[in-house]
Amino acid sequence: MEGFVIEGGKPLSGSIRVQGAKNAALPILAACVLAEGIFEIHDVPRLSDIEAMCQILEALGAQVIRHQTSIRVNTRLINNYVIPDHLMSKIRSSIFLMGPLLARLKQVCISHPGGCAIGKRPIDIHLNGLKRLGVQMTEKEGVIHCYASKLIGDEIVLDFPSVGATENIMMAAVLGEGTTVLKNAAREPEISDLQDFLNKMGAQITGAGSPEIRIRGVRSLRPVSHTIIPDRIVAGTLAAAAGATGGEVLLENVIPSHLTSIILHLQRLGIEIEQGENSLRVRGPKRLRPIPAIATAPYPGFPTDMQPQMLVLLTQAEGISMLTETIFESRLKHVDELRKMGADVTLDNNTVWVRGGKSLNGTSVSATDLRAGAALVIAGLVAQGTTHITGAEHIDRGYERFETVINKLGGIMERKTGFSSCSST
Ligand SMILES: CC(=O)N[C@H]1[C@@H](OP(=O)(O)OP(=O)(O)OC[C@H]2O[C@@H](n3ccc(=O)[nH]c3=O)[C@H](O)[C@@H]2O)O[C@H](CO)[C@@H](O)[C@@H]1O
Ligand SMILES: C=C(OP(=O)(O)O)C(=O)O
Repeated sequence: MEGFVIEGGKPLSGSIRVQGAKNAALPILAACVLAEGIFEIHDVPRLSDIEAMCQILEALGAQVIRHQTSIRVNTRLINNYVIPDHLMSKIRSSIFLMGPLLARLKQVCISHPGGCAIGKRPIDIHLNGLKRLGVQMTEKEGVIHCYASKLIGDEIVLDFPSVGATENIMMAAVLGEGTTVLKNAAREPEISDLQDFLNKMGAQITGAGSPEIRIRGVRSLRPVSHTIIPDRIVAGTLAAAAGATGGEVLLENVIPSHLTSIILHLQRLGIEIEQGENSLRVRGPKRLRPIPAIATAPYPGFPTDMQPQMLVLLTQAEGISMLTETIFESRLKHVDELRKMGADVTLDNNTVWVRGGKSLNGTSVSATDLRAGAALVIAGLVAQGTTHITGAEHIDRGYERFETVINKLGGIMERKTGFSSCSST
């Protein structure tokens, strides 16, 4: 097993270019299935989730060649509509192949997708939306076979603005007949990036970024080149690390408007942030201020993917803060780990009460999911002494060579093999 060892107490400083967004790259790679030919996708982060998506594309018949952060996908020979179970269960984003395969091959066989253990994560909103487009489904021994002789546009009102369901339905409807109107759609920037990508291919989609997206079906799409937007959560994580350690960091390749809520909350803590056109300069204060109440919410609210990192900041802010997770049922497993490091945090259902201002101490902790892992890295950078974090594989899903980034900014973080799963107890 791989893990990380962090020596705390060093303020981060210097500049770093933020990687492309995992959550934009994953649906865009899936969307390549929609046209026959060669796509060039740039600024794709080197992450295990992206590798898994590439393996799925290959299993469907695509050729995938990676050169550094660019990926060339040749989709000409795609002819398989069955996503193997072992690949479905590797990542949550395997579900993104449903829409594109239905649009191209008129059928798809899936099983339940994998992903971080942060809640039940059902797929009913995806399935109900696709049914509205005329997709029929049968389920046998955990495998769902979906098929449609043609996809026909309709009005679809999502029960919840699910990011993945919004993207999946967009990708299915794009080659359908007539117009699909998607109401209560998710508004995340990654959805706008998908719209931009699909429109470059010849799609007719408007409204991404608002709660209503209109998709006018077209007969065919063509392959294109595209550069993925910067990762707003990685930028937020690094800003939090700089703020927590009292450092000063320049983050390049950032779209500040994608981080409005994150920036606002970091500023409430007392962290100084200067916004450039494509950059953020972050300066940590001597002392962080508590925030009485924060709750996660769909975009443009405070993102659930920044909740664990925010919790670490609150442990360092003298006074009482309260943080509520509203998107996922069990995304607070890092609370116990932070307590092991000396944080005064109490869990009440999905709300954490924080009595901040106590110093953290290095110890052995376990990353239970991707953002929990990122939070423990920040905690390790703040803590006195050495922190051992198991579960590097979770962190590698979303942060490209995290230790290299942290070391470049003056932190001390080393990847180690040979961790046993007991080292967190
Ligand atoms: C690859 C990607 O983009 N992942 C992001 C995406 O995940 P993902 O697309 O899976 O998240 P959703 O927006 O779909 O999920 C939000 C909530 O809706 C529920 N739900 C979702 C679909 C469904 O069919 N039924 C249902 O009940 C989920 O269990 C969850 O409680 O958005 C999340 C919420 O911002 C982020 O944390 C993830 O980083
Ligand atoms: C939960 C996340 O990702 P996924 O939806 O791919 O599991 C995340 O990026 O924090």
